[in-house]
Amino acid sequence: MNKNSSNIMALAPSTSNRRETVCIFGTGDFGRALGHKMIQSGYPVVFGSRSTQISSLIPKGAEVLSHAEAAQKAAVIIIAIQRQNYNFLTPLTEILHGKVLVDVSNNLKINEYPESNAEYLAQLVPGAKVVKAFNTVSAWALQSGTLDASRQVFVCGDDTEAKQIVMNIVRALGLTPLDQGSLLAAQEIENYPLQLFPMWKFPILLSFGLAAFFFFYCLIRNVIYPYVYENKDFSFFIAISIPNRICPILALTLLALVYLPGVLAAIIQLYRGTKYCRFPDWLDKWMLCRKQLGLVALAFASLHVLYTLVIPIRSFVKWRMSSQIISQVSSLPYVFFFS
Ligand SMILES: NC(=O)C1=CN([C@@H]2O[C@H](COP(=O)(O)OP(=O)(O)OC[C@H]3O[C@@H](n4cnc5c(N)ncnc54)[C@H](OP(=O)(O)O)[C@@H]3O)[C@@H](O)[C@H]2O)C=CC1
Ligand SMILES: [Fe+3]
Repeated sequence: MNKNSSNIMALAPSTSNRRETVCIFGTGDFGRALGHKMIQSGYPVVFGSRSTQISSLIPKGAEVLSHAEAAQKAAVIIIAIQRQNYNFLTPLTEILHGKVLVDVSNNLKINEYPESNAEYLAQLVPGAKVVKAFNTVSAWALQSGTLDASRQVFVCGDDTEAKQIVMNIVRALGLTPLDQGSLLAAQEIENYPLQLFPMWKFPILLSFGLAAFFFFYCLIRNVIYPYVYENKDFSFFIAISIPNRICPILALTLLALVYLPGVLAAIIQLYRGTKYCRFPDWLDKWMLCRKQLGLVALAFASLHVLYTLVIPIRSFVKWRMSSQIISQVSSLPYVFFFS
């Protein structure tokens, strides 16, 4: 082989780096966003859709075929369709035999169905290798590229090889796959996106409740009581002094609630004589929202700092006003006082 021909060989695209075609069923928001990201990462993409017309929304370079035609072109098929529409897959069972089906779906409620969507898909298409993935990544984040907070992709499935194929795709898209085990883990993975907000629900409700309690306590003690019994008006306390008094109380109370479940858990473990036993549900939930409780405590502490900085400014303004009045009065001629 001469030198020139070896140079040409070096420039030719390496076939080992060529990515396999990926099929995506569904040209909705998520299907398109994922397709776009896959094309960017070098995957040939073919969409399986009820309508084979190419619209301007379809990522450039992707093909749109019928479900059956598209499925034949790829070994990996991503089902970007809601669970309630999975029925259309039943007539495709034969074509989907041996294929890797990726379930990306989410539900609207925690434990909405008795079995996870991925397990339902596996029952519907028995010959396929179902893998759960991508459900915690949003279409918006994929499209806008703001994946920093959600790079982790939870993956689970019963077929190890199929799971590896999907995890390689996840890595190729610049995301981090987290192997969660068999398809049994799918239910939990499907609940993750719905659990993000409820984790905040308890800490926020608790801090509102505590804030209301301490506020009314201080209001009665420092404003209403002096007004009723001594006829003194301290209503100006309501804007700054009372909130500034309750902020550190709330911050410290919430901080105590961050550490308390750890102590209770240790006591329970000592009492049971083992640490390999499940904690009661209430303690489990309490422990899971410790981070959120801590963050709310930090917010109250920061508010206290802010109020504490405001108070000297208020005192300074008062002092300046009174010293101005005093200097004006003292500059008046004595005659004025005696007249
Ligand atoms: N949107 C998001 O951010 C995320 C979505 N997901 C999941 O991805 C899946 C798709 O979501 P999304 O793209 O937002 O939903 P869309 O409603 O935007 O798209 C769903 C697609 O499903 C197809 N479809 C609808 N009805 C039927 C039917 N009867 N038979 C066959 N195909 C049908 C359609 O594709 P066509 O017209 O091409 O046939 C439609 O575009 C859902 O399961 C969702 O839980 C997961 C993570 C994030
Ligand atoms: Fe303080």
